[in-house]
Amino acid sequence: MAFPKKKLQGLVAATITPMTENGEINFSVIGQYVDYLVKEQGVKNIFVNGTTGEGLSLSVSERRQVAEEWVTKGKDKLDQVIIHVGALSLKESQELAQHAAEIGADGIAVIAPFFLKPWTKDILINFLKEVAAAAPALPFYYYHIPALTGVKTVRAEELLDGILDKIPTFQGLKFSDTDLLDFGQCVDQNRQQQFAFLFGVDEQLLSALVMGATGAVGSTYNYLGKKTNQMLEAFEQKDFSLALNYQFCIQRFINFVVKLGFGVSQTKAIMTLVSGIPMGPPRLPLQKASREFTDSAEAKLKSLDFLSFTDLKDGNLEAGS
Ligand SMILES: CC(=O)N[C@H](C=O)[C@@H](O)[C@H](O)[C@H](O)CO
Ligand SMILES: CC(=O)C(=O)O
Repeated sequence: MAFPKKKLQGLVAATITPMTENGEINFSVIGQYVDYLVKEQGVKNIFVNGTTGEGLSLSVSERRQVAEEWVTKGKDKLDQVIIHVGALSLKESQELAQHAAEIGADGIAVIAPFFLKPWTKDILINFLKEVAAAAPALPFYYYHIPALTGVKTVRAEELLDGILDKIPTFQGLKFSDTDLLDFGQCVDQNRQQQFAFLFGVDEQLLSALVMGATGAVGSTYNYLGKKTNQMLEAFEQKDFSLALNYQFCIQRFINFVVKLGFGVSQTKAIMTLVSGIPMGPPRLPLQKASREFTDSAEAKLKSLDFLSFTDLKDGNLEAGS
């Protein structure tokens, strides 16, 4: 297959893995979730089994089933479905990569292994290369998230240097860090390539767009996709003060929830509230968001006009209780 394939552009929602109150995966709402992203948020790309999807808390068999369900339900509706296949075990990662290819996913992404860690660029790239080779026809994305993997000694800029020699399917970077020097240099040093540079810190996306981001992957695009798309549109039109207004508006919400304690559990509660689709509780070691959190987040969403009373769907008042 010729590379690059169609370029991943715009917003990519990092999907939540819906669960039942018993802690099983709730496959039954994924079809609805796809429609919600496309119709209500204008988001047509997804990133499955990543941080937000609790991918590393799922069994390999669950990860395969979740990936398959998103690909099936997203068919003819979504532009691209990227599956995160990173794991501590190279074998598991390869199995998931191969599976992603078999089910017709549009790409795979991999984080650095985070228990026994690769300390140098060469070791990390050798690991990534072995995973990528298990799916030789699929675009490969490196998912840089040093705060969560603990692999902080390999800068993304360094990793990308000469990466096509090792990973011919390399097609982009998902950069979840606030180091805009590193991000900018990834863009600057690879201008001749057709790589996708996807930024992963939603509250700072505008700065990353200035630095050359070609798209973004994030948890908030599940429910702030429409607002963020307006920011992208303003940026595209070179109306930077309007774009900044949108970014500040998004920041006000994220800043508010960050102060209350914000993570995947809280994302599940907010998405339940905003979409009306039950996301359920997270899996241990995560703990369900508190009722107080959900009530405060709801009040904030309303005051920012991100949520009107009419948007509230039946039953979602129970979210996070
Ligand atoms: C650590 C983490 O989960 N990062 C997400 C994606 O990379 C982001 O989408 C954040 O949830 C978002 O920027 C809010 O801080
Ligand atoms: C935010 C993101 O990209 C993830 O959940 O993996």
